[in-house]
Amino acid sequence: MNLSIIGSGYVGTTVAACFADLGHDVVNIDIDESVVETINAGDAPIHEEGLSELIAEHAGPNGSGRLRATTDYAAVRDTEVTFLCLPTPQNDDGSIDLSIMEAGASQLGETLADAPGWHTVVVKSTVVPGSTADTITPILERESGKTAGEDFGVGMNPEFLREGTAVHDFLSPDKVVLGADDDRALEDMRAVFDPLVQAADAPVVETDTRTAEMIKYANNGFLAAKVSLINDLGNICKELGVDAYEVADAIGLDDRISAQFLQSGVGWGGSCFPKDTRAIISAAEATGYEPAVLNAAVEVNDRQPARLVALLAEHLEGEFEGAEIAVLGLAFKPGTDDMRNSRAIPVIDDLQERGATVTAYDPVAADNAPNYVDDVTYADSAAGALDGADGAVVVTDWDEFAALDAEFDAMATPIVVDGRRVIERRDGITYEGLTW
Ligand SMILES: NC(=O)C1=CN([C@@H]2O[C@H](COP(=O)(O)OP(=O)(O)OC[C@H]3O[C@@H](n4cnc5c(N)ncnc54)[C@H](O)[C@@H]3O)[C@@H](O)[C@H]2O)C=CC1
Ligand SMILES: O=C(O)[C@H]1O[C@H](OP(=O)(O)OP(=O)(O)OC[C@H]2O[C@@H](n3ccc(=O)[nH]c3=O)[C@H](O)[C@@H]2O)[C@H](O)[C@@H](O)[C@@H]1O
Repeated sequence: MNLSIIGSGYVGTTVAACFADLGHDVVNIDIDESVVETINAGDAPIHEEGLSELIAEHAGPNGSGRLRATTDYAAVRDTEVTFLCLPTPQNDDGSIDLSIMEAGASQLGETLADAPGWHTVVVKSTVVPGSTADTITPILERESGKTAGEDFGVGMNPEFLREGTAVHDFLSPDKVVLGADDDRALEDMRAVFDPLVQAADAPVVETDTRTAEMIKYANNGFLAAKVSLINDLGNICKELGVDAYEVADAIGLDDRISAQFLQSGVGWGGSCFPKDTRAIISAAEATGYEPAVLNAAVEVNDRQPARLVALLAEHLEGEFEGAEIAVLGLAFKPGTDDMRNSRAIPVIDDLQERGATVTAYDPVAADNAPNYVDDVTYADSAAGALDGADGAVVVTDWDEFAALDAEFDAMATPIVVDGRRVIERRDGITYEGLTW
């Protein structure tokens, strides 16, 4: 099929390249010319394992020709289905900011005014229940002068990929959710996803757009709350002298709980869990309902960075003034340079407020870090950050930190507070785990 994908970020680029690989003809539309040029040169505009190979195979001078990019929305008219993969950030009060979606829908609607025949528009961005039917569809109707369900179809297809494993996650989904408010849109979505569903043998959930939107928030809310619950239990373990990881290993054997997302520590960050939990809390509160568990999940998450620094404070006897502290890890999780809502940010802020100077090391996120934290010295290696430090905190579970050993000997005072359970306890260091 001929597909257009509007927005070529983490989701849009991955989805476009994967659909091209599954046999569709795909055009990526983005307002950022550098993104468009990069794709058309056969390169990936973002760092994701396996993505540059897929783009080289299908875009650029040596590609199959099944993937190209443009800044021109007119390309939509040569396609049958359009996916909206635009950002859905949050307002200051935590509620969803739909302005970028509205701008994209408006341009798309104008383009559809002159499009021949039927076209299906699919919202792939994460949007609160009702956004597709109550906000996006009316804009498409107004700008195109056409009627949804008669002249064009509207669907909602939430995305569950994770950063760092985006290509793998998209091509091997646990489920495909197809939300549609008319039969023809649903048929188009089935046809688009058929090659993926066949190849991955993935279960398909067919529903309406409102439910599809809620499934996405329920998925992220559940996972965020699961991590916060294991962190809450982990904090109790720490206070009572129990190892939370031993406990998690045991409860994870219960199929009803499962072993995934039971790693306790300094908490969740990234571009989605924090924004999506707040957006659905805000949507719930707007109805008059107080989502007590999700609010608690956010509260526990907000506490973990301060608990990490407090543990270090105990060992330094509160003497942070003039202390040099090594921060190992800056990215919100390993495998990415993304620092959005990384737990490193509140940890570093807290250390600096208490008077410490911070030297940080991250294998890939250091270039990005100055956008999020100030007055930090960046080391080229973990050894460089630890050299002469009065204490160290571990914020991101990069594999390479597990191999650290003699590097701790170069610390002025070898105190290590681990927020991710990556460092081996060893003789010669004072080791403190956040939940063990
Ligand atoms: N990043 C992730 O891992 C996941 C994100 N999502 C959701 O997917 C949506 C998109 O997120 P990301 O891909 O991370 O965003 P992103 O910020 O990485 O990329 C968005 C792209 O849209 C482009 N853009 C902005 N306005 C535009 C316009 N009017 N027309 C055309 N292009 C425009 C930007 O230049 C950028 O390249 C969000 O709703 C997010 O919550 C869902 C699952 C996973
Ligand atoms: O909506 C989204 O954008 C995506 O959000 C998350 O994906 P992502 O944010 O890329 O990363 P995760 O691997 O889920 O990790 C999120 C945070 O939770 C933390 N985490 C995760 C698991 C765990 O056991 N413990 C833990 O602290 C990670 O360190 C990280 O900070 C979801 O896992 C995806 O399904 C979803 O599509």
